[in-house]
Amino acid sequence: MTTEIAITAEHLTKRYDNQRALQDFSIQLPANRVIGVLGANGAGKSTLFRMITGMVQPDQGRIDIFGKKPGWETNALISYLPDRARWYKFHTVQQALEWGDGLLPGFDKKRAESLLEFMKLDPTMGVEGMSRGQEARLMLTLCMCRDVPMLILDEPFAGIDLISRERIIGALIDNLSERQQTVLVSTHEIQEAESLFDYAVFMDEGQALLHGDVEMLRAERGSMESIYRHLYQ
Ligand SMILES: Nc1ncnc2c1ncn2[C@@H]1O[C@H](COP(=O)(O)OP(=O)(O)OP(=O)(O)O)[C@@H](O)[C@H]1O
Repeated sequence: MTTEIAITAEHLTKRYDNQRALQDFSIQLPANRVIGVLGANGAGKSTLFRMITGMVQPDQGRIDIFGKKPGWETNALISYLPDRARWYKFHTVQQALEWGDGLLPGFDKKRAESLLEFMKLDPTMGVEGMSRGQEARLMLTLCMCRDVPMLILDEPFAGIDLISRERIIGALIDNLSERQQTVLVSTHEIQEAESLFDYAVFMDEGQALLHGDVEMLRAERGSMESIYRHLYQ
């Protein structure tokens, strides 16, 4: 059986002044898997996601998304939850949802509305008054409702309380099992999110230290959390 490849990165390098973000980063990531992208602060996870969405250009190397260079064509296939939220300040939650419906490819409004309910978000609330956790819930709603081949979630659970996080991760698992999607998730909540991943990439200083099938990694080295501790301590 051949594995379909979602992302091919070859020798990607990106520096900001003297700061290394990615350093000769090479990897092939399989399609239709839930891929945990893990690593300490500054490891290069967000930079990789920004490169996949064409927001950042590599200094060297190349990257392909489903065999194409990042651009408007590949971006139409990607639902991206960035590490920082950006809203129209005057929008309510409902207006943010209408905005997504009008603009974002694959937006499923019915699904968005039921997710909004699940996330316990009041549609009449102004986005500017949202707490960090509420903001994270709205971003997840707008991303998860889209029927597109790739989901990129950059620290989607940051700011969400423990009990809600567990509930949301459970819903994500159910949601994803119904669809054929390639999902990349970066998170520092490794223990809680562990059940979500079936593939993992451990990044350090702009490189992939280790990557592979979670089942195989578990059999060889133990839980994702213990691998993480072992790699970074
Ligand atoms: N726009 C930028 N300008 C300057 N330096 C940047 C910029 N973006 C990223 N960097 C630097 O590149 C490195 C990688 O950052 P990146 O945000 O990709 O890491 P990360 O793994 O997502 O970290 P975190 O877990 O803290 O979100 C860091 O040292 C960071 O300071």
